[in-house]
This record gives sequence, C-alpha cells and structure tokens, in this order.
Amino acid sequence: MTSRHASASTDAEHSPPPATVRVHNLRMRYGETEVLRGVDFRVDRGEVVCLLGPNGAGKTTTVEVLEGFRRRSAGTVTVLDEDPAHGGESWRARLGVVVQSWRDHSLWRVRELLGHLARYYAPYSTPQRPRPRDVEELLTTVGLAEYAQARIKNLSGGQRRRLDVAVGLVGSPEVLFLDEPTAGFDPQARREFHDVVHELADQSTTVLLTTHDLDEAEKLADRILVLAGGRIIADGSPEALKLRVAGTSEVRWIQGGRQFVHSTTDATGYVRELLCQHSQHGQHSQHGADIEGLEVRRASLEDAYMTMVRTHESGDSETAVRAFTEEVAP
Ligand SMILES: Nc1ncnc2c1ncn2[C@@H]1O[C@H](COP(=O)(O)OP(=O)(O)OP(=O)(O)O)[C@@H](O)[C@H]1O
Repeated sequence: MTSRHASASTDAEHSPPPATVRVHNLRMRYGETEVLRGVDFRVDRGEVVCLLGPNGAGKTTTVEVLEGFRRRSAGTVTVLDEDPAHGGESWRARLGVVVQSWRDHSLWRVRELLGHLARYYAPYSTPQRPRPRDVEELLTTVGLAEYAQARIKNLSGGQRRRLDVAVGLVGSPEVLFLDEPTAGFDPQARREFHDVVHELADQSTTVLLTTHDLDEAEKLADRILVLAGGRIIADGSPEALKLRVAGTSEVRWIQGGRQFVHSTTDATGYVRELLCQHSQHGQHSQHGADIEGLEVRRASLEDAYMTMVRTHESGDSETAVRAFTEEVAP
C-alpha cells in the first residue's frame, strides 16, 4: 500500500470530499447495440480512479461522455457540477483530456504546440489554480525537455504519448481524464508518469484513467471500477478488491475438451458438487465427457479479473457480471 492510498482513506474518514464526477444510469446505444446499460459511479475531488474492463466494454465511450465529446443516449452525468453535454468554454478549461489516439499537428514543434495551447488557458487562471502551467517545467516533468524543438511527426510512439499527457496537463486541470495514458511507455516513462499522477492527486486534481494494466491500476488508484457487460461490476479500493478475492479460489477443469474456470469461496463444496453432478449423469449423460485436469488454486485480483474477462469474451456477459459481482463487488 502506498502512502497516497493511506492518506486518501484517512481524509475520507473525516470529511467526505465533494463529488467531481457523478454518473447515474448512463446508457449508450450505437445503432442496435447497447454498450452502456446503466452505469453508476462517482469520483470525489482529489481521487485517482482507474476504469478497467475488457476491449469494447465501453471505457472510452464512458470517458468521452464525461469529456463532453460524445452525447449519451440516457442517464444523468455531471462533471464539476455541469452536464458535459452543455459545458461551455470556461467549464472545458477546467478539464484536462488525454485521448487514446490524437494525430493532429504533426508539423508543429513540441514547445510550440504546448505554448500555443497554454495561451488558451490564461484567461481561466484563478488564485487557487494559476493557469497555464509553465511550459518549460512541464516539458521536464514529462521527460520531453530535450525534444522541445522536435517536430511532432518525428517523435517516437512513447514520446508522442508523453506529449499527449503534457497537453492534458498544460491547463492545470481540476479533473483529468486519461484514456490508456501509458500505452507504449517504456518502464522508466511509466514510473515517471505514476509520479506525475501522484503529484496531481496531492494537488487535489481528480484523475479518471482507463488502463488494461492491473499492476498500474493497483499502484495508482484510490479506487478501481470494473466495467463489463455494460455495467460497473466492481467498485472499491485495490486493497478492498484484493481482500475480497483473497478468500476465493479458482477451480479449473477440462470437460469434453473444453477448459472451464469457476471462482468460488468454497472450493471443496464446489468440487464435490461438480463431481457428484457429473457422476449422477453417468458416462452416458447429456454432458457425455469426463472431468479431467481438475485444479484448485487461490485467486489473485488479476486471476479474478481474468476469469471475468474470459467469461465475458466467451459471449456470456450476464454470467460474467453475476459471477464477478458475487465474488468481488462490495
Ligand atoms: N462511434 C461508434 N459507432 C458504433 N460503435 C461504436 C462507436 N464507438 C464505439 N463503438 C463500439 O462500442 C463498443 C465500446 O467501445 P469503446 O471504445 O468505448 O470500448 P473500450 O472499453 O474503450 O475498448 P478498448 O479497451 O478496446 O479501448 C465497441 O464494441 C465499439 O466497437
């Protein structure tokens, strides 16, 4: 556990901070497909929250709705007490955004682009939050000082991503949305980025980021949200989620040539039931195949998450939501 997590929980015990982000019954439909089916969560001021979920779960969609870039199908959403669908320029200036792919301005030089964006934020400066951030300092913070004069098109993927992060930070945002910010980062850049996020949180900046990296989520997040099957199926601190799965085990077996995995808090009972059910059906049962390769092991957070993802990807998202909610959700 980092000191960041410790101090956040101590503060929260004394006075709950105001919500920066409120999402209630958010729904999003693309044509016939309903991607978000009633998403509920809140993010308090100064919290770092990681949104996890398998590919296509709707993480980017959710973040884009919060940023005001995408109009939701239904539900109530506020960010800094405004509905993002109607947020004006002064609201937008209080937000920082790092999108997943951003490929404009390739002929600009790094310092030139940041300086240009910085000027946009100057009218929105307040005594509590001077805007913009100092561009030279920011270049150093994100490790781009020696590339200040480079043209953006000549940056490597990881350097480009560092610039994306700098663009998100230049306006000294009160809330920062980051969509897979460390994709393409080398380990050093990743660690530096984690330090930046910890500093932001210390300055009461609210951070919502998506990632596929559970290790990163565990290091950064005060709270983890897991989105699957169109809903938030787990919401808790990394420690709380780990504690909840610490008592669970994973039962794996092969039947009819297929691998099965089930998470349970009662591995013995589950295995007994599994074998009994099977022997009742007998060799000529409708299942028709023996259980082989039976294995029981204690599940980690990653195991539990992967079980949910596998079930989800097999097309049985209702079961995935149910299974993971039973085991993990608070
Ligand atoms: N503009 C769009 N029109 C139609 N379908 C879309 C659109 N944008 C996203 N989708 C679909 O909505 C679903 C959710 O996409 P989204 O990008 O929000 O998921 P994600 O959780 O961010 O995925 P990943 O982890 O792969 O980035 C996907 O099935 C995607 O194909």
